[in-house]
Amino acid sequence: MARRNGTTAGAAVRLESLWKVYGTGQAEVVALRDVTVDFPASSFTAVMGPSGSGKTTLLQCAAGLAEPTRGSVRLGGTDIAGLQEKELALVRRQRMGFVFQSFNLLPALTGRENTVLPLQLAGRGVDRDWLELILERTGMREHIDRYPHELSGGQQQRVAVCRALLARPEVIFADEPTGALDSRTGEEILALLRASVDELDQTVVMVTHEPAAAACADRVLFLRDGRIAGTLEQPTAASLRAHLDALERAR
Ligand SMILES: Nc1ncnc2c1ncn2[C@@H]1O[C@H](COP(=O)(O)OP(=O)(O)OP(=O)(O)O)[C@@H](O)[C@H]1O
Repeated sequence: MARRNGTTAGAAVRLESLWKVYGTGQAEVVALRDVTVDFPASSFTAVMGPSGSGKTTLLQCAAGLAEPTRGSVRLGGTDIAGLQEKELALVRRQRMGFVFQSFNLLPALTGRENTVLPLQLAGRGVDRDWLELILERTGMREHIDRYPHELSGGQQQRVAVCRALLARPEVIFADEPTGALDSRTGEEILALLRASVDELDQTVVMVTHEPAAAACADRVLFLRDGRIAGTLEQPTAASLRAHLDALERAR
């Protein structure tokens, strides 16, 4: 339901009046300027914008990996901007999932061990049926007991997706998840993220440079100079290109 300040009820994550300033004096960089946005539950949002526009900073603040200078970050009913590092670590393990460009798997652990690690660290049991379903959906059942160096890049990223899904997190944050993959493998990972929203009710927020990747989302958020410069609902590759061209012309 739309509310007067532009936020909505039922958001998985809500950023309100968010500022992030790096450094001080001459070295000061304002990376986010008064950003207010909702990421609705069970939806897929892509974040786009030129290099340096604040995409990664927005994701990191939303994920509690960077501390906002001002403003609030709500995950469900929790304002995570006010939490201590120990509490934040628990929130990240239990309530968020992450998929990064560089896969971020521990090389000494098998795919399965990597997948269950966040839950083990949080002292939570693993739902074996859910794990089997995830392995089935991601096509990783036969490969999950191998070590990362025995897996292709696409398979390693599938392990990262399994790990992100296992805790049934309130949101998955993905930063250029296809950046290190060839285009066909990248499409497969995007299809998995899309299916996690459509079939498993997952919420996904993904930073990407690639219009083809952003076209998989329900909504694209455009950042410029740390501000939201527009949104596009139900994007297609063509409408995205037109929007990006218009933003470029407005510079
Ligand atoms: N730790 C930091 N210290 C100082 N400045 C930083 C830091 N991290 C980011 N910045 C600056 O903040 C601004 C936003 O950076 P950010 O990485 O969020 O942009 P981005 O849109 O993700 O860029 P890219 O697409 O190139 O990854 C940039 O000007 C960047 O140089």
